[in-house]
Amino acid sequence: MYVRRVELTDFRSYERLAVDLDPGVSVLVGQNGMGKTNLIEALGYVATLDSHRVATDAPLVRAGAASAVIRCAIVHDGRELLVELEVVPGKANRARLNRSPVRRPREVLGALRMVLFAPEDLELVRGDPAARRRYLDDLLVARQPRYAGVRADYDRVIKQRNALLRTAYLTRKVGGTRGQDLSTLMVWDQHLAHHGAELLAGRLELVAALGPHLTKAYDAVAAGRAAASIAYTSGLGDVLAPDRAALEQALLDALQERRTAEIERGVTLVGPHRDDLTLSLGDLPAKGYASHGESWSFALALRLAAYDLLRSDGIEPVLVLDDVFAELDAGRRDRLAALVADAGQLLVTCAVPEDVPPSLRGVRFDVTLGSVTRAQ
Ligand SMILES: Nc1ncnc2c1ncn2[C@@H]1O[C@H](COP(=O)(O)OP(=O)(O)OP(=O)(O)O)[C@@H](O)[C@H]1O
Repeated sequence: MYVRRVELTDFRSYERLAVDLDPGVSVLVGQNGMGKTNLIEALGYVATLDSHRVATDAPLVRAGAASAVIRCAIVHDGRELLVELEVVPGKANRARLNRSPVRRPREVLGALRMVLFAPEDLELVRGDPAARRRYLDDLLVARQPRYAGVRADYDRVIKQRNALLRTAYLTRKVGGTRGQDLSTLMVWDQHLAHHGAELLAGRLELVAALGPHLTKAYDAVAAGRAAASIAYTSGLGDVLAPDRAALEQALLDALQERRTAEIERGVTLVGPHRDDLTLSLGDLPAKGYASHGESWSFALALRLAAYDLLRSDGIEPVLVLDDVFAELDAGRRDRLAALVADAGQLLVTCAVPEDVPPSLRGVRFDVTLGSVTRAQ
């Protein structure tokens, strides 16, 4: 799979942009703030319908414009697919596939499989569980796009259930009865357990498949003394076989158990939206113990493991390394270059071209404010 062409209208700093890309290595070179990451972010948005930098869509639209459009031609197995997304802040995105509108934007997921490593990924190691859950769910969707629907159904249930709990909490506060609210809550328990078990089973399978790739990737990048490993941490405790029926029952039992606490706090306290991925180096958790360099290598290894796993599934995703090489010492640069040299399409961004190892100096693009030009 590779991106053959990207066109942007009013996306971030680009008023209008059209860039043709080739398979193999492309290096986007530009000084700080010139728009390298903006271009990468647009591709990431096509792959995940989300930005890796911001939680809302407004910053994606060029200042002063009403909406942004990303058009992306992707070649997969010799066939070309055209994905078009219109990002309208505060409204649902509009999406077209091969020029025909699709009912839901998430129908374009899977058209572009991409693994992006960016400086923000340090959050995977040092940040809150939400970053790690997103990492897992994005990979789940990249492997099996139907999980986008599972995730959306689950999120909807949590929203509705939290609204009900909040009402029960407020009613209780003013001394009212809670019987009415609780009967509806039980219906939402069933929905939560149903969709939650499906999501949980998917994540558990994913973590089991990903583990060996992660250990291998960390070892290759860091040549570390300690082995890197991952484990899924669930509020359900150790019920961690990806058996949907058993997980559904475990979720129902856990909801029953925390009923009082949930009403007291007015929020759903159990389910995959509260889970985490525990990252370890040897016997120690990476969070709080790993050095800056180790954390950086761990985050990179998580992305490389995702890339490796997708490839072992028979999917050759586009690999993007945004501003990575400047952070690495010479040994790590060369090891990373050797690991990714055979990527089907690799996009590398840098401010200083000498930071990129010679084996990765493919086609060069110069990025200056508002334009991207192929170097002659
Ligand atoms: N919505 C927007 N409208 C207009 N300009 C924007 C918008 N969002 C970001 N920019 C501009 O885009 C530029 C940042 O681009 P980008 O993050 O791609 O830089 P970069 O080339 O990756 O730089 P660095 O090497 O520092 O990471 C900034 O100048 C910023 O002001």
